[in-house]
Amino acid sequence: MKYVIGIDIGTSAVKTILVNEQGEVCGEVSKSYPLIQEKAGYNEQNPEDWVRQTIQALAELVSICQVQVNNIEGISYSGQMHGLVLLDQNQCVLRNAILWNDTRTTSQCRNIEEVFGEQLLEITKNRVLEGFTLPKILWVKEHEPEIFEKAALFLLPKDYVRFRMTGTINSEFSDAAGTLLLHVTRKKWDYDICKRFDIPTEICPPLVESHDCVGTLLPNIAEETGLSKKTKVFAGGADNACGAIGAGILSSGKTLCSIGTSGVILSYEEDKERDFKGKVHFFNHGKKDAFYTMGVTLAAGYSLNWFKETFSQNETFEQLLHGVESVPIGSNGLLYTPYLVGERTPHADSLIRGSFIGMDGSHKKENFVRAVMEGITFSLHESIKLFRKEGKTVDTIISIGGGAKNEIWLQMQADIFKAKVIKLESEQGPAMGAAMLATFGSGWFDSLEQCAEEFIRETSTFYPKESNVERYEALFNIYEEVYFKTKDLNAALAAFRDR
Ligand SMILES: Nc1ncnc2c1ncn2[C@@H]1O[C@H](COP(=O)(O)OP(=O)(O)O)[C@@H](O)[C@H]1O
Ligand SMILES: O=C(CO)[C@@H](O)[C@H](O)COP(=O)(O)O
Repeated sequence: MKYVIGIDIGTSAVKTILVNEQGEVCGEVSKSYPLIQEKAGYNEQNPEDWVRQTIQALAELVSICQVQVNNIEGISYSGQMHGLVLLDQNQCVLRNAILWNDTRTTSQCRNIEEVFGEQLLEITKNRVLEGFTLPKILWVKEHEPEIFEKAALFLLPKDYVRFRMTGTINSEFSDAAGTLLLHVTRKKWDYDICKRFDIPTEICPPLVESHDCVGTLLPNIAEETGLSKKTKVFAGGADNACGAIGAGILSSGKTLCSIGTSGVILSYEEDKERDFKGKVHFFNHGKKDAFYTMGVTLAAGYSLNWFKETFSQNETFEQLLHGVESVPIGSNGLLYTPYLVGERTPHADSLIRGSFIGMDGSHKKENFVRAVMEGITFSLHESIKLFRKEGKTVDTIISIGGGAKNEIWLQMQADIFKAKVIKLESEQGPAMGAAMLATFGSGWFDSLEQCAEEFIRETSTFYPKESNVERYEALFNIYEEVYFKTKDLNAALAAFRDR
């Protein structure tokens, strides 16, 4: 039997899976790492934590699976997008990585808009947002010039981990698309953008396709993990591109809902010239010359995680969610907006923060937990509403990520999205997508579609229940108002956030 390994460098943890020729997950190991939040709006991670925990996870995976390592033919990666890893000329990390959910770069964003106007949207297909990589590079240039001067190269999170495991430096189109430095449809770094901001063009890594083989494992990594140094390593893709591959979103029609740390509603896009006017993200897929479009809730799973860590630290997610099914829709009049780190879709706003509206002396913890789940799902529904308004049909949704582990939440998604929601055998969509890229790169299949046919298994389907739909519709109308009614209050409160 032949195998491949998929690695997902998530925000909460690295997930590794061993997959056999039939697409069965034979083993799974996750290892978490912390978020570093020095100030309000700051979100960083230490790239060394990603590397250390990935090696550790792989070593455990190899040891528990007990397969012949020579039969593990390929490894590939999926990773949290946009994060800035800066390296010096000796390829040493210069500072902590600044992550996708870090919103310190508002003034750099406004500067980019002033310099480029609408032209940047034509090139990059995306509006300037705090989370993207270019504003982070400009923030370092402005606030840490001594570090910027030493910067010889930037890498995205999974590209850095892959570099440490192979010694070869690359990026690939699906992740490069989230930097604001890529000409998305021409698939080339746009060096004019670098030049306009005095960024040396050499800091951009060479680009390859997601399924391209970029090397083999370094001898020390092979030794530490127990893998063979002959194992081929394939480039991989952005976590949402890989999530889409792992969920079979390889042609128009199906929609993806991912609840990880962030939340994403993603749809395959046939037409690369389609213009959403920057209302949603538009990125290169991990499938060659394909594209997808998506809306992002910054603090989806993060909201639930924040609640658990702050108020119920010793519980598992299963314990925390126990009993939410007996709380009625609307959590007895409690409504939550998930703007813990600002928001992207549909309100690109780095100053907005979350709210619990309607707290009552009778509310118990389970009311709050349900309100958090409902608020996250409403936020994702705003992206679905936007897609439907643009003429996309959203009637079948594949749900992945940590949030897809809970069946109450999956039913809630069906009721709020007014669509059929499908759960797959493994909710590790991005790691599965990475594994699928390794199989395609290794020549097991002629196309990703053929691999998807073989590998992707649906386990259950959740249909909207009419009476629930009506109740949620009424509640969603109230939810939509909360952003507008709390926007100015939050902008004023920003002066009281720690700096
Ligand atoms: N059993 C569970 N039920 C519901 N939600 C869960 C469960 N386990 C994890 N989650 C949610 O999933 C999130 C992590 O999802 P994951 O896809 O692993 O994230 P990431 O890729 O960002 O690391 C957690 O923050 C939590 O909100
Ligand atoms: O910023 C984005 C997409 O634009 C996020 O979706 C990140 O890619 C992080 O993903 P998760 O860790 O939540 O999977």
